[in-house]
Amino acid sequence: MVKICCIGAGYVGGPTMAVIAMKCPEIEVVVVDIFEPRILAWNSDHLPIYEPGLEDVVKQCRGKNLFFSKDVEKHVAEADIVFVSVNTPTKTQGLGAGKAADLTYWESAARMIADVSKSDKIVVEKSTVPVKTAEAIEKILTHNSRGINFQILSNPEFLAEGTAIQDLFNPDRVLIGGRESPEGQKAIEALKDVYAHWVPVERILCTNLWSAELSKLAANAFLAQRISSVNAMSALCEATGADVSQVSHAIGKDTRIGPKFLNASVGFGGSCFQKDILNLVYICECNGLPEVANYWKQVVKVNEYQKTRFVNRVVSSMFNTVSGKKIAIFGFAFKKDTGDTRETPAIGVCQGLLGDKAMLSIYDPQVPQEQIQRDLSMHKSELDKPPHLRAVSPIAVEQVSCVWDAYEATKGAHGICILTEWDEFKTLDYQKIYDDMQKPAFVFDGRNVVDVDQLRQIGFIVYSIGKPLDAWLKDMPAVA
Ligand SMILES: NC(=O)C1=CN([C@@H]2O[C@H](COP(=O)(O)OP(=O)(O)OC[C@H]3O[C@@H](n4cnc5c(N)ncnc54)[C@H](O)[C@@H]3O)[C@@H](O)[C@H]2O)C=CC1
Ligand SMILES: O=C(O)[C@H]1O[C@H](OP(=O)(O)OP(=O)(O)OC[C@H]2O[C@@H](n3ccc(=O)[nH]c3=O)[C@H](O)[C@@H]2O)[C@H](O)[C@@H](O)[C@@H]1O
Repeated sequence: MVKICCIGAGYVGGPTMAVIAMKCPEIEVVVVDIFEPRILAWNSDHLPIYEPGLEDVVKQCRGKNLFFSKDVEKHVAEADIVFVSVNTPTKTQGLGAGKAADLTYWESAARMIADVSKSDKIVVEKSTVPVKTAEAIEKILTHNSRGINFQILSNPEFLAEGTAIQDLFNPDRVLIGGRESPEGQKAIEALKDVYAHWVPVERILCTNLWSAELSKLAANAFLAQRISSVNAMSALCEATGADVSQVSHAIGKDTRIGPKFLNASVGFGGSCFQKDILNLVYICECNGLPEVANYWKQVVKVNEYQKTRFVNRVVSSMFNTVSGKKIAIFGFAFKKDTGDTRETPAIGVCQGLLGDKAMLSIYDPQVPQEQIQRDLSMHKSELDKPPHLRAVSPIAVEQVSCVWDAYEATKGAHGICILTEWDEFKTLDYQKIYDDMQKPAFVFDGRNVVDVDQLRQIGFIVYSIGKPLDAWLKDMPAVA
């Protein structure tokens, strides 16, 4: 029986391995992690991450050919294929701080693999890593190998949170990079055999190591660039009276452009887009390509601009101050159908409003109060660390309350900011909400989810990203 071990039971390791176990009943899959509470949660009825469809897959296989364990070394030693799916955040200190990927967790995993291995192994980079990481990993493994043969493959993951299970069931492509040597090609074939259980072979792309590593960074950079492009257009739409949804629809009809990923927003979030672009920027700089680096840096800058622009719209619309005013925040997760808040634009927007002394009442259907308080009070360098490595605990932000109901959040509020596109925000009883709010009542829709005309008829003053401006806002400067 082929044995797979995956180091890192996070948003990628957990769902990816659960799907491999489900699709390959004859393979034993063990997911290991040094963070014990996460393993306990994977073995419980309350999985550590919210992802539609995940629970069903885990329940089908757990205890049969899918296991979650904190016994990292034992399962690595026994495995034929070791996936490494540990976190690779942006470095916060030292060389490349603020841009380069922090490979501390990766390196320690690689050293441990070398230490405990007693048989040949295929080591698979699942984490997103800088180009040429495989070379460094190879050096660590071979220098400590005691004659054991390690083959390194790059097999980046393209799933998106909120749709992880459907992305894994039906991927656009699976990418496997390996050495061009016969041993490298044999390793590629072995991993290809795993995916071929359910992925059509023409969708399994095999490349050299560096193409696979770079393709992952390039894919995320292209996706994020589309969002920054449409967000840049949204500012121009507001200035000219064009409607960004109509512009997106019109350009998306061009088959060369395509309709997906053209929704203007308060900014992109998530653990990867910013980190991976900064990583790409750093690699370009290190390779003497400052023009290329600056090109990609601009994608992140526009994203920051979009969040600041949104906060400025809120404050300038509300008589240039939100001090002491209750503002309801609808949604805190970085996108719908996930409880993940890493790099969510909500953090920047809430901090901007708190900086102007607003009182925030936050409602998100999936994000618990402790997580919101932690995100708003902790420094980013602490947040990037796994929970067990954090040096400080969060101190509650007094101006913030978290509620479990959108109606509760809006009682007595002056304004509403919609920061995540949860479906339920489309169908709320906005008349009831309006009746319970201070007047004038404002809605700032950072995700274009509400029916602007309907809300204006009720009496709301509405700002919706990239849409023709309310008469109220027309004379206000875009940047206060
Ligand atoms: N979150 C996402 O949607 C996607 C993430 N990725 C990439 O996948 C990688 C993992 O991301 P996530 O799963 O989101 O991270 P995560 O932070 O949810 O999970 C990583 C896990 O690795 C564990 N870990 C760290 N060092 C370890 C060690 N030495 N031994 C055992 N466990 C260890 C941590 O405790 C943590 O539970 C990152 O490189 C990310 O860029 C790629 C595609 C999608
Ligand atoms: O490497 C990763 O981590 C993953 O990053 C993204 O996935 P994810 O961040 O989970 O979610 P997306 O659906 O890409 O959304 C990212 C952010 O962009 C925003 N977005 C997305 C699409 C859009 O049109 N407009 C927009 O503002 C979302 O609201 C969200 O904040 C990629 O889509 C995945 O392919 C990739 O594997």
